[in-house]
Amino acid sequence: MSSLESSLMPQEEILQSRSGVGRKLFHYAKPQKHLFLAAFCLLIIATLGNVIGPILIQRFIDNYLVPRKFPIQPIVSLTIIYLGLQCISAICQYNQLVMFQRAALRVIQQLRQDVFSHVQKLGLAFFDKTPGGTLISRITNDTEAILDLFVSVLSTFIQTIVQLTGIFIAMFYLDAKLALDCLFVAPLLIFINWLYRKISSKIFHVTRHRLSLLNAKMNESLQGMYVIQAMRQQTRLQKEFAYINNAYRSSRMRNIRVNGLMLRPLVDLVYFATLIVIIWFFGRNSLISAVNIGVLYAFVNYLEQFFEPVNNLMQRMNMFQQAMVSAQRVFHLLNEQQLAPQRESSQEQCSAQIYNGRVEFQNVTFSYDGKNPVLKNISFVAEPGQTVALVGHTGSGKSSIVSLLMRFYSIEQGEILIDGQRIESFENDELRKKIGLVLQDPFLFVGDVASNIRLGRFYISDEQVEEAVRFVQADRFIDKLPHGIHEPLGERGSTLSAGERQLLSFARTMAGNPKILILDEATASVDTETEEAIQEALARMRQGRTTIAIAHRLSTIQDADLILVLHHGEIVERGTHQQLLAKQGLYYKMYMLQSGSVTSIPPTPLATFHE
Ligand SMILES: Nc1ncnc2c1ncn2[C@@H]1O[C@H](COP(=O)(O)OP(=O)(O)OP(=O)(O)O)[C@@H](O)[C@H]1O
Repeated sequence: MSSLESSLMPQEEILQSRSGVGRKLFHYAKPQKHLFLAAFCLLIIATLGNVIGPILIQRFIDNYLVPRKFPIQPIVSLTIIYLGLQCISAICQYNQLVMFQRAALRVIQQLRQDVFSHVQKLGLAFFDKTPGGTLISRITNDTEAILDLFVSVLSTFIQTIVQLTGIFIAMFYLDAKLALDCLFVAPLLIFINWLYRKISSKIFHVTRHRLSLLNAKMNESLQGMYVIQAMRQQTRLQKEFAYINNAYRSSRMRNIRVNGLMLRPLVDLVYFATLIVIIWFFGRNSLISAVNIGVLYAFVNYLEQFFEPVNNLMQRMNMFQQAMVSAQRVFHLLNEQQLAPQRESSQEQCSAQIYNGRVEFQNVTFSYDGKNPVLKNISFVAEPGQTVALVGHTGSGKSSIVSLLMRFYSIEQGEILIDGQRIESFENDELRKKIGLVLQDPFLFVGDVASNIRLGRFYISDEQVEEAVRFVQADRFIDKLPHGIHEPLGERGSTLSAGERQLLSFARTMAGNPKILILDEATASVDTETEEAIQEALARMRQGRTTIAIAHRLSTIQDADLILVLHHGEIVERGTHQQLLAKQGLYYKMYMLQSGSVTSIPPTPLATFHE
């Protein structure tokens, strides 16, 4: 549990990133300024209606009720004004609410879109260390919390300010001295507010972070359901989930305690203190002269009206704090600079183009963490149309070479050249268009067969899709599907077999007609029945294309023009299949092991463990 335990606290840098949050939120709200302004105006009218109401009643009590005079005309006018005011107030109240919601939803829509787009631009190095679930949490829960800021908090702030100003003016109008005495509440309320924000901020951060962890755990368990069930991991995951869930509950409880203690009770205390001041004031005055009942009514009414928005405001402080914390988290993500490598701006105006597909690595050294190199001094050339195979034990660096050629990561030392030009001079679009990658476990999207082959490249017609399907001989199974290339596929292509998914991904690659082909363990996950079709398809795909192939099964790459044998990130042997066999080195040993010519395998730590 220790790693889980240490993950329960948010990153220090997010806690520190408070500055500029308000400015950034304002920047997002700016395009909706007309809507916000209209909503504010309506809110002010609605609030003024509420403020003026008690003065009208005070007039009625002191001018007509207490002296027991009931002239019809002025009383009817007063009643009509009062009712009209309440009606206008209600209409404005409704419309300001709708307008605030509309403006806030637009702001959040834009923010969410920007976060999503920014996440798409981030490099794989970022995703290597950020769980997907925590990102989902920022895009959904956190942006939703910011929505509250615009809808509830902002409108309450404005409403409170207008209402309090109106109430104070009205109180001064009724009795300036008493109004001044009541002003002592202001510093008290400001102090309570400051104290609350100070205490609650850290707690909110922890709570939101734990909610992210909860989402991340949920996401992980859904993604890995196959392995979880196969390896009977349910109990372990349940325990881990329960642990985070419990931590989340306890920090929510802490929130509730802080809110419960600091919001309502403290403000109520100030309310009662002010009530005592008013009663004492009127009590003392009643000894000296006759008291105006209407003024007393209006003061007590205003006091209630005063503390209602203050209480509302304090309740909203809770939302405000949550929203600010969420905004900090969202903007921190928007500020994330680990972008996917881009074409260098110092290069010529036009992006370089790939025409022939000649690939050259010159003394490339690379590490993921900036400290421990996983590739050292890698140099090789793949001439146009040639096949270069990468072999080696697991973790020797084969996939890392492919990742560098796809420019998922930037290199630190050495050069990668394509058609003689540095890889940094190509737009990513050009690289991804001309380099076809076939992955070990192809990812299929929800949609039909054709959309999974086309992958948003709308210039590829149905005929071209079918051509690609035939080219890799995937028509053998696609023709049997009830709707052919328009057959819907389940999530991740769960309705197809591994071999069928692989053939489909071949077709996807061939539809783009790439110059360079990267086969990452392309034949590792298929059954023997499909193996032949796959090998045939691969042979056809490789024709006329530069191919970089990773293979564990050496039988599949015997015809490669060049085989590179990797060991701990270095090329330790190179040559053709025959040349490498003749060397009787690492490749020879691997080949002998795989072909079954060597029967005694030296004990591995795993084998020893099981003995
Ligand atoms: N995203 C990553 N972040 C940090 N280290 C990584 C990452 N990917 C791979 N590594 C490390 O780099 C080294 C080379 O890994 P790589 O995946 O290139 O090996 P490989 O030869 O392709 O292995 P396999 O045959 O098992 O796929 C390994 O030590 C691995 O732990």
